Amino acid sequence: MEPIDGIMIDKRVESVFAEVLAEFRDWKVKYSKHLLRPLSIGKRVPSIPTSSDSSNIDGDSDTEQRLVQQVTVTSYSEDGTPASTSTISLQVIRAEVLEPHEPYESCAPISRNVFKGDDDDRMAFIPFADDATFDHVDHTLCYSSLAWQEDYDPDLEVISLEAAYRLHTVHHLPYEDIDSTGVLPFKLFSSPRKPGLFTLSRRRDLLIWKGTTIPHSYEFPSSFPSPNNLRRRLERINALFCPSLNCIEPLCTVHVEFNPMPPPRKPTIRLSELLNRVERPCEAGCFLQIGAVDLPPQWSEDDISSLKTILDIEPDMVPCDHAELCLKPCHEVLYYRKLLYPDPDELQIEYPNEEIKGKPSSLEFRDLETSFCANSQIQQGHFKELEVKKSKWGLGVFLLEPAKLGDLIVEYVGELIYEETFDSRGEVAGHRGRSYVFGLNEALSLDSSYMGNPSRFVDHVGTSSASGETQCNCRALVRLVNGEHRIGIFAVKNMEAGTEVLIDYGSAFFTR
Ligand SMILES: C[S@@+](CC[C@H](N)C(=O)[O-])C[C@H]1O[C@@H](n2cnc3c(N)ncnc32)[C@H](O)[C@@H]1O
Repeated sequence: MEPIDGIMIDKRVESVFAEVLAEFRDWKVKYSKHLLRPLSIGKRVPSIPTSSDSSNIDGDSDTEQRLVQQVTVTSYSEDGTPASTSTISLQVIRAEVLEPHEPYESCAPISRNVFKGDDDDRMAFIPFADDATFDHVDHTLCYSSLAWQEDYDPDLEVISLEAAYRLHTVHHLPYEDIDSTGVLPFKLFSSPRKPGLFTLSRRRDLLIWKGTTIPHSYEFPSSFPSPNNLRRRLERINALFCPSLNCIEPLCTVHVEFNPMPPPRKPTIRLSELLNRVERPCEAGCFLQIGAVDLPPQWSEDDISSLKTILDIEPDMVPCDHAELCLKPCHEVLYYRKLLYPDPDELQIEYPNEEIKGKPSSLEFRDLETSFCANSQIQQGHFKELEVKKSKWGLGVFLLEPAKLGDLIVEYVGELIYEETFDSRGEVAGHRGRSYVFGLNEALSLDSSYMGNPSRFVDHVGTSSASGETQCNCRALVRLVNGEHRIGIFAVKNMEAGTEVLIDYGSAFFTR
C-alpha cells in the first residue's frame, strides 16, 4: 500500500471514519433531544371527544341523521408549549356492523417455485406474542439468535458513505483503494453475490443528517464493471443465468446456486496448425501479409486481459477471428497470444474427445415415473380459470370453467424448504390452524404460507363413511418436469364450472 502524507491509507481511512462517527454521534444526541422534548411536554394530536361529548344532531331527514361533533385542535410551538386552540366540526358516520371476513393468510403472488432452503437462523419476531396458548419457548429453540438483539446499526451506513466521500474528495483517495483497506464496516462496491453500499444507497433513501457534506445530486460510482474489463463484465452476465442445463430462466428462483465462470480451456490445436488453416488475409495488414512483429504493440492492461479472457473461453480460434472480438489487428493478437502461451507447440495439449472414449455419445433421458402429457401440462402452465371465495372451511378454490378427467387445474407453487424450516414453520401453522405445506420429495417440502398462487386455497375432502370411496374431484401429483419435482393438481373426474376443487390431503395431515 502506498504511503500518503506519511500515513498509510488504512490509517487515513480509520481516522476519517472516526471523525465522521464522532460528528454523527454528536448530532444524533442533539437531534434526539430535539425530537423528544415536545413529546415530554404535551401531546401533538388533536383531542377527540368521546360520543358522549356529541354536541349536535344535524339534519332533519327521517332516513339519514348526521351526527356532528365538535373537536378541539391544539397547535404547539417548536418548544412544545401550546400555541393556539381552535374548534372544528366533524361529521360522524355510523357504519353498518360489518361481517368479519373468514381468517385467512395473505401471501406474495408467485408463478414459479422459489427456493428458500432454510429460514434465517435469527428469529425475526415472536409469533403470537400475546397468546399464552402458544409455546414461545419451544418455538424460540428453533433459532440460534434473536434478530433484534444483533449489533447491526443502520447509522453506520450513512457514516461509512460520508467517510468514503470525504476520503475521496478531500484526501483524493480512489474509492477502490478505500474499499480494499476493509476498514469501513461495509463494502462500497458490489461483489457478484452481494450489493455494496454504493448500490444500496441508490436503492433506498438513507438518513439525512446535518453533518453530511455529500451534495444531494452527487452520484457514487456505479458498481458496474468498467466497459474495458471484459472478464468482470462476463462474470456479471454469467451470474444472471441459471447453472441448471434444463433451466432457461435468467435470475431463476429455483436453482439458486451461483453460476461460476467456466474454468479456462486449454488449446487442443497446435498454433502452427491453426495458422495453416488461414487461407487468405482477413484484411490489409493481416499476419499472413506482414508476418510476425517483434516490437510489442501498444496494448493497455485491459486489452491484454480481454484477449486472455477470450482465449480462456475459446483457445482454438484463429487470430483473425480473435482479432474481431478484441477489435485489434490480427498480427497484434498473434503477438500477445504467443506471449500468453509462450511455446504453443510444446504445450501439454488436452484432447477432451479422447478422454471420454468408451462413454456414450449422448445422455439418455428416461422419465420412468410420469407420463409426458402430465409433465408438459405443468411445463406449459395451462391452468384452468379459478376463483377463490368463501367455502365450508375458510376460503376455497372454485372452477370458472369446466374441467375434464386428467386436466391440469393448477400448479401448486410455493417456497422450497428443508426439513428444519418445515418444523419451525409447522409450529406456527399448527397453532393458527391453517397449513399450506406439501411434501415434495425426501429433501424438500413446498410451503405456500408466504408465497403462492390460488392453489394454496384448495380444501380437503376425505372418503365417504357410507361408501368408503374418496369424495375428492382432484389429486395433487408430484411430477418430474425437466429434472425438477413440481406438484400439479389434476382432475380425477369431469367437473362443471362452479365446482369447488377438492383434494384428499391424506390421513397424516390432520393428525400432525
Ligand atoms: C391449504 S389450506 C386450504 C385453504 C384454507 N381453507 C384457507 O382458507 O386458507 C389448508 C387448511 O384449510 C383448512 N381445511 C381445508 N379443508 C378442510 C377440511 N375438510 N376440514 C377442516 N379444515 C379444512 C384447514 O385449516 C387446513 O389447515
